[in-house]
Amino acid sequence: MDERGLIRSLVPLLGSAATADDCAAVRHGGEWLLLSTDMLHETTDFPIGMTDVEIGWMAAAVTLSDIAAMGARPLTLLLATGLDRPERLAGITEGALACCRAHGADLAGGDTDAHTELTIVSTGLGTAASPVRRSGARPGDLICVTGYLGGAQAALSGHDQYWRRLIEPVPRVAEGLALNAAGVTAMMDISDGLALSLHDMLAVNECGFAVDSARLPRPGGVPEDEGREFALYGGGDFELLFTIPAEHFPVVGVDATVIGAVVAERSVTVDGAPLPGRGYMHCWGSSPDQNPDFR
Ligand SMILES: Nc1ncnc2c1ncn2[C@@H]1O[C@H](COP(=O)(O)OP(=O)(O)OP(=O)(O)O)[C@@H](O)[C@H]1O
Ligand SMILES: Cc1ncc(C[n+]2csc(CCOP(=O)(O)O)c2C)c(N)n1
Ligand SMILES: [Mg+2]
Ligand SMILES: [Mg+2]
Ligand SMILES: [Mg+2]
Repeated sequence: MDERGLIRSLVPLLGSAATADDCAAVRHGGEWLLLSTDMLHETTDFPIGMTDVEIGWMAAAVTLSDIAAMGARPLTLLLATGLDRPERLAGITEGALACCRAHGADLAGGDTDAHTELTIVSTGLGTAASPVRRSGARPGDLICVTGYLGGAQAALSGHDQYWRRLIEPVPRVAEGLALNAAGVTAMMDISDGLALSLHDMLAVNECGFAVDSARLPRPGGVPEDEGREFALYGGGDFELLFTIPAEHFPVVGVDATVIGAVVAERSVTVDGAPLPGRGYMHCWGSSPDQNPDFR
């Protein structure tokens, strides 16, 4: 059983809206509140060698990234920390606060307890007059990504020049706001890799996604085939994936690349062939082969 299948099994209980987007969207007065929560663990999310300050930054960044993905402005964050050692809390909080401040948010509270494996849950709140959903893509729209893809996976695969890219993800908050204002039709952040993200988009749209691999912005200095794999299937980049009518692209102030087109046929393809929904995913199984998280 993998994470996506398990989340899908909640739909009969919660309804499809609960799992359709990067954040929960709640109408409040004349605007929308956007809420996201993310759990990170030492063994699966914090590569060996990260400092506590970097761990705190990453925990805040992954949640601010989900708020950015809705085209929303982050307001505040709560940080709940299960600590294997109490002396780690100061550094973690310092890193999370730096990330919040860099993106216009407060760190307003949290929770602290003891746990065998360092575990951090960050919960964020943002606002938007009109949030951007993962649904809303229309045939003919361009498919675009901000920045470049595959850098975090390149670092995990030994390309040390990408280490900072892996451990210090930058939530694309300003870009998300600008893209919302520019009229993007659908958006999400790419936390688990482009291929999985496109399949997440497919699940909530009535159309399909055709990607041209030659157009993928890849990590420089990595052999071409490897870079293509990292860009398609590597997680941890936290760039934005969005669809936009051609007449609205490019968007001033947003570094983004066109990687393909929204098509009528409900499938995800790369260079005309089906793109597998493979990427960074938590699984449950009894052997290391079945389960990448197995230790
Ligand atoms: N246990 C759960 N109960 C209710 N909704 C859930 C649960 N787990 C996930 N979801 C919802 O399912 C959707 C997809 O979750 P997912 O974790 O894949 O998104 P994400 O936070 O954007 O990705 P990432 O975890 O890589 O940051 C979100 O809307 C999330 O709120
Ligand atoms: C060992 C290792 N592999 C990958 C990454 C990059 N990374 C950080 S958070 C995340 C996905 C979102 O997390 P989740 O789906 O658990 O909420 C990914 C892919 C990392 N930091 N360490
Ligand atoms: Mg997300
Ligand atoms: Mg998330
Ligand atoms: Mg998640």
